[in-house]
Amino acid sequence: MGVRQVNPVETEQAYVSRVYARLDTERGEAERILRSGPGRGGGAGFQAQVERQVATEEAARRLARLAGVERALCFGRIDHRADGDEPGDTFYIGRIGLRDEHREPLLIDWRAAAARPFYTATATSPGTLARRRHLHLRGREVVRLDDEVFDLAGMSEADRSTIVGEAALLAALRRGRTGRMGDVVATIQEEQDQVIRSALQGVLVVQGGPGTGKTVAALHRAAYLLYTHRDVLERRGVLVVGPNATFLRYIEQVLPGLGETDVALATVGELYPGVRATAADSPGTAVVKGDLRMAGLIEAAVLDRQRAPEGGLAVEADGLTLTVDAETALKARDRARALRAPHNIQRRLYVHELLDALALDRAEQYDRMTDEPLQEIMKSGTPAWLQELMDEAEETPLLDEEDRRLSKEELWADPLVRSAIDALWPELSPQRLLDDLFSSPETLHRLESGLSPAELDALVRPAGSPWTVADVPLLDEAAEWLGQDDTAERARARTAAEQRAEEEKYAREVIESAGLETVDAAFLADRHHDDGPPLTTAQRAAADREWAYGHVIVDEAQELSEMAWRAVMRRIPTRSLTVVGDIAQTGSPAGARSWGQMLDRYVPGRWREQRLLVNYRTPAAIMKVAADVLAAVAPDQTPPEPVRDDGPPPRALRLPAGELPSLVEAELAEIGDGRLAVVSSGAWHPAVLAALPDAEAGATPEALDSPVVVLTTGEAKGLEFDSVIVADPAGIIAESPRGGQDLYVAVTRATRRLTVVHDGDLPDCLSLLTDTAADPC
Ligand SMILES: Nc1ncnc2c1ncn2[C@@H]1O[C@H](COP(=O)(O)OP(=O)(O)OP(=O)(O)O)[C@@H](O)[C@H]1O
Repeated sequence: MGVRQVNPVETEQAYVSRVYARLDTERGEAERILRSGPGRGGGAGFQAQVERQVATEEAARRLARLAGVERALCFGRIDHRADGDEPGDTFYIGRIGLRDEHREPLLIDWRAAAARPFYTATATSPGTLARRRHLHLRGREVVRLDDEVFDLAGMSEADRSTIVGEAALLAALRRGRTGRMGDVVATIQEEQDQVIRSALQGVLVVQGGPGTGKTVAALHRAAYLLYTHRDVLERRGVLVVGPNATFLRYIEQVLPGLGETDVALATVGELYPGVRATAADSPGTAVVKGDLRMAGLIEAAVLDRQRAPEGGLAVEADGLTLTVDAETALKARDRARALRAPHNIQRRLYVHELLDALALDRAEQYDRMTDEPLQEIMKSGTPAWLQELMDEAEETPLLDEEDRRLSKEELWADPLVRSAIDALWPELSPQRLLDDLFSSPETLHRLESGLSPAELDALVRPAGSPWTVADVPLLDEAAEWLGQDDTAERARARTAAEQRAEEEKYAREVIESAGLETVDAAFLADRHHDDGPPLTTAQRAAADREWAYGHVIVDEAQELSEMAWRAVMRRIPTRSLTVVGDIAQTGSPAGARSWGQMLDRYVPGRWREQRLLVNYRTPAAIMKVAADVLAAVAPDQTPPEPVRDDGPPPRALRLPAGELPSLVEAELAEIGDGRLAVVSSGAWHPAVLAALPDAEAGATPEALDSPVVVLTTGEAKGLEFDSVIVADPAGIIAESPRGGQDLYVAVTRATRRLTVVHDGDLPDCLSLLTDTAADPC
């Protein structure tokens, strides 16, 4: 009988099947617990009920986590070198950690320390690894294995020795684009691994050219941080700020695929609860609104709404003219302003002081009215009893505490009094403050702000105009100055907090006695109120302007204005931030020229920068063209090194926009199921849209699912497509507020094919492209 050859794919299949079987068992268990629900089964009494509640909540979280990890659940294996006679350990690496029925590790979570060598071992420094294996699955079936044997003697020193798992990586990169970003957990590269596992604390800037995996690395970092610091981050939440809604949709599946479902995603236009701004201002207006001097203008606008009437205040009430003299009103204003509190809170003091003065005036007027008949009586001699009464009255104040309170309440209920005081120091919402300000050129020009007349004119617009993205940081700034008069709300909250503290204490005792240390007592106490389905941390955070997140990731961060940074920084008082971007791609005229310009104000000299240098998106031939564009528009920046060397050479075609349909058709035939984008200048945009009526247009949610989409350069930022047609490069350069950066963004969106379409001369920086033919086919 011959020896049967062991087939490694079969061996791995057996293991992978075990892993999936375990996943099914865990899902089944979680579903069973959820189905039985907290209300039924088990013992009676509060303790039993709490225990069931905990188990249900745990099961719901576990199930959400297990739901997203089906695809490529197990993707790697590492074999450590034998140590003397001791065989080396073998670990299987996957999206989540799983243990078998005996609690032995079956699958190691990719974020665990034990998985790290899978990402860090290189041919030149393999550490203790003897082999790294990539497992390629189709569904639950193992279809291929890629091995890297770390046998230094037998391996040539490749140029890119720092790039691990090249075969697996290139296979991953060559896959057609689906319109959604996927995770790269099986092929994370060493430089990206350093970003992902960098410490939670402080500000980490990830600077890298297009396609270097900044976005994807930042999202894996979110998953890693949640895994490593789950206690803090699950409670405080993680926020990812992205450039637009389409981009957020493009990336939204990455974290669930890594088993993380509770991360808040928002654009700058959504940072202020209750407002969802998508409209853009003209570049000139956006620059002014993004300028730090806007903070001064908003402060001045708030102070301007705190008036002391120059000639004093006079109001008709109860048939009397009640007055407050100018000096008293001024003192009242200054006393209110001296309170270290926002406008709407200071207003309470101001209102009280003015009501006090009015109540006193009314009392004095009444007093005088009763005095006059007395004077008459006293003309003919004052009787002793009257003299006695008058002496007594002289010594007691006109209004005692209770009279005062009642009198003030009565006056405040009088609409004339209220509107007179409101006109001096109104209760203001941020929306009202800004709407009033921008619709009043007179106010804008009167206030002290340091902005030039032309800059102020750029802010003017009709009242009731829709909010723009650049308005949102201003609303946030205004909200800081204005605050909210939430006295009643706070009293309610105080009572609720006392009650909650009691419940938390009780829940803690139950948890201790039931030995359920992993459960958070606060979480449990929260769940104990039957207020409908519980909100996730991300939902609660998104609704609360003052929420302090545990970590914030800002993507395409070079686009944020100074004012936008102020709004972001308010959400992260601990300054635990990942800032992701590329200064060479800054398109917004209000955006960053350097990271220091934006960050030094908040963390002077305390931010650390990590650079990503390898481009995983764009093939080398296209990157050559992009490098020329970069040299022309930002000569001090270096383009990233491409790893891909596939695809046809990029080309230029002299074509009017009207002939785009045949080009698009030909390109679609080349890319099969892939995605195509036409990225055009603003000047060509209407003609391109007219020529391609079936294409999706703009940064809409549908854009990602459509085979053909027409975008401006701003909308294309952060996205990628199998084939990209850049229409009117000269126009893109001319319109680019920073002088051409937008063309660099446009030509680096392609993963396979790039065609530049023009009808005049090609810009010099595209001289590598020769006009191939006038006929696109
Ligand atoms: N380690 C990796 N394995 C497989 N694919 C990768 C890896 N790193 C990056 N990619 C792929 O490269 C492409 C570019 O990544 P990503 O969008 O994160 O780059 P970026 O630096 O944010 O680019 P840009 O500045 O243009 O927005 C994506 O398709 C991503 O999935």
